[in-house]
Amino acid sequence: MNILEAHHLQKTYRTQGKPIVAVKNVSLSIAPNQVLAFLGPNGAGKTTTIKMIAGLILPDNGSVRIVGHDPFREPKTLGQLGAVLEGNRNLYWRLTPEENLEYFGVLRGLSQRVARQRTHTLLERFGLAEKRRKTVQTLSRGMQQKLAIAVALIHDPPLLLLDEPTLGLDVEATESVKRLVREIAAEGRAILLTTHQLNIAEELSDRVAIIHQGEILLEEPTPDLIQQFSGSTYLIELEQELDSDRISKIAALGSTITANTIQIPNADTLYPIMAILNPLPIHRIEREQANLTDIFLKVIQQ
Ligand SMILES: Nc1ncnc2c1ncn2[C@@H]1O[C@H](COP(=O)(O)OP(=O)(O)OP(=O)(O)O)[C@@H](O)[C@H]1O
Repeated sequence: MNILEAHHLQKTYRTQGKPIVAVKNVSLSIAPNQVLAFLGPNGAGKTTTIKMIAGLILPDNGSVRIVGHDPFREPKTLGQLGAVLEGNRNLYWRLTPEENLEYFGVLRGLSQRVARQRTHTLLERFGLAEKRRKTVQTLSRGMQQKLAIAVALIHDPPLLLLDEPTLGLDVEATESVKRLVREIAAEGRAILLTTHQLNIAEELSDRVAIIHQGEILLEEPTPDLIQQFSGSTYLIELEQELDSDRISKIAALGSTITANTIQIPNADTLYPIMAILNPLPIHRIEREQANLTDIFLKVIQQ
């Protein structure tokens, strides 16, 4: 069963009597162990969609089910989700990590004892144990972000909503948050991730959904999407430069040769070219791979 099922969500804002259609028709689903990267340009409707899923905005139309329950009819359903939205504003900056975790644990319905146990486990796991008694405002941005995620997990929810979890973090903190996201998903949770850092989306996601002007343009498994947009061009890099005989034979097959690199636009000629190269040592051979940034731009501009 999917942990999240959102169907045909719609939302129109009204400012000074003028309607602004933020979300026209959005359906999303996420299974256990899955990270869905929810991507779109500024103003595409991501935050509005996430807020509807998080029960913060009532949709005009459509439905949300979290582990089969409707958060708008059964408010207890919201206990099934954790969210880090709009940076790390889910923290009390003058309290310590320990106090934040225990406080939110009790607020989420845990007993004092269980809240304390979970706090201890999460502090250890997120590498925050040493800083547990420092106020949040004195922690690095990376640590604050990790704490924000820990707080969202205090009640062990199956669904986690993460809005820009690596924004403004340095390389090390980014790696650490990425590792945590993978681990959290591997525990059987569903994660909805928004980010404008498409390389991170590509690394972390199992599926990608692209929203533009309030509508989902595509939703597919990330490897399928990359495969689909990847060309059939191969690149061979040799250990040494080619002799003139081989150059003319390979050029006759339609490939381009520069120094020790051969670009093969027609995949059918790959093996004939390999036969010509034999037995020269090959440094590397690769198929041209699309990346999520190229794909995103193509899809948005279509
Ligand atoms: N409270 C609001 N009142 C009126 N219009 C709003 C409100 N919130 C968002 N909008 C408008 O709805 C549209 C979708 O906004 P939304 O914040 O959902 O997009 P987004 O994809 O999250 O963008 P970003 O990547 O910039 O955060 C935009 O045109 C935005 O200006």
